[in-house]
Amino acid sequence: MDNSLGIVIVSAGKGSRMGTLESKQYLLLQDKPILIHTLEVFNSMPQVKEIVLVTGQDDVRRVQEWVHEYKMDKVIKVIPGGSERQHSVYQGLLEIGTEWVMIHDGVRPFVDQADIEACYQMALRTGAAVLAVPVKDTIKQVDGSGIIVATPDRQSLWAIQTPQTFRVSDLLRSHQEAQRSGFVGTDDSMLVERMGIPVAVVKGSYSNIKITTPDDLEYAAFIEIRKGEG
Ligand SMILES: Nc1ccn([C@@H]2O[C@H](COP(=O)(O)OP(=O)(O)OP(=O)(O)O)[C@@H](O)[C@H]2O)c(=O)n1
Ligand SMILES: C[C@](O)(CO)[C@H](O)COP(=O)(O)O
Repeated sequence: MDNSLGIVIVSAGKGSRMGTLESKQYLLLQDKPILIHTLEVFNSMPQVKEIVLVTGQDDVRRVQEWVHEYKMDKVIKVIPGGSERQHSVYQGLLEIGTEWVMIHDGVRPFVDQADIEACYQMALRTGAAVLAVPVKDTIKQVDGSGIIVATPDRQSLWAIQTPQTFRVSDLLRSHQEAQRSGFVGTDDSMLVERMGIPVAVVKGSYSNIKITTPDDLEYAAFIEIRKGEG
């Protein structure tokens, strides 16, 4: 049985919600770009065979230089992404040579290796798995005029994270079908779910944040300092 695992790290976003001149994935966290913190987590895992890194068109060269500087020896390619996250994932997927793939956001540097392993093992058992955490707040559905229209049962609500793990063949098929029908989703699981493939949820960690807005940067700096102390 071929259980080989490849990783696609998507890092081609513009970070409009962060609003910084420099794209958020390249901002320094302590001494290193956020993207390098993320890469280090996967590069040091023996289960990981290869990593494809998807960046902005104009960033390929400098990211390649960082890959050498920080000795990220599992990175087999640095390639340009597309206009939507989904397009960037697809470009990366085309370069993957393993049976299984994990898609991960370049801006989730605090993902835990034990959680990654749990997500991988669950996918091997069930066919597809994503990391997630149960929501802590009460979630309301609100209409266009700001009026609450529904309160879904919190027991069944999870905040979905990355990595998300799939058979490469399943994810490729799902992306190609989404392209054919003009569907754009905010994560890869959506594309696989609409093919009727069951996707299992694995409880991850609340600290696996996606650095999205300026307040996330403050929290990220805090987590990094705490890691250094611990
Ligand atoms: N065209 C895109 C858009 C996003 N991403 C990546 O997908 C991840 C999650 O996206 P998000 O946090 O939304 O990043 P941005 O698109 O950069 O942010 P924003 O939506 O605020 O512009 C990030 O690592 C981002 O770099 C990507 O590779 N290609
Ligand atoms: C894939 C993801 O990180 C799961 O939470 C998220 O959906 C990305 O969404 P965004 O709209 O690109 O922030």
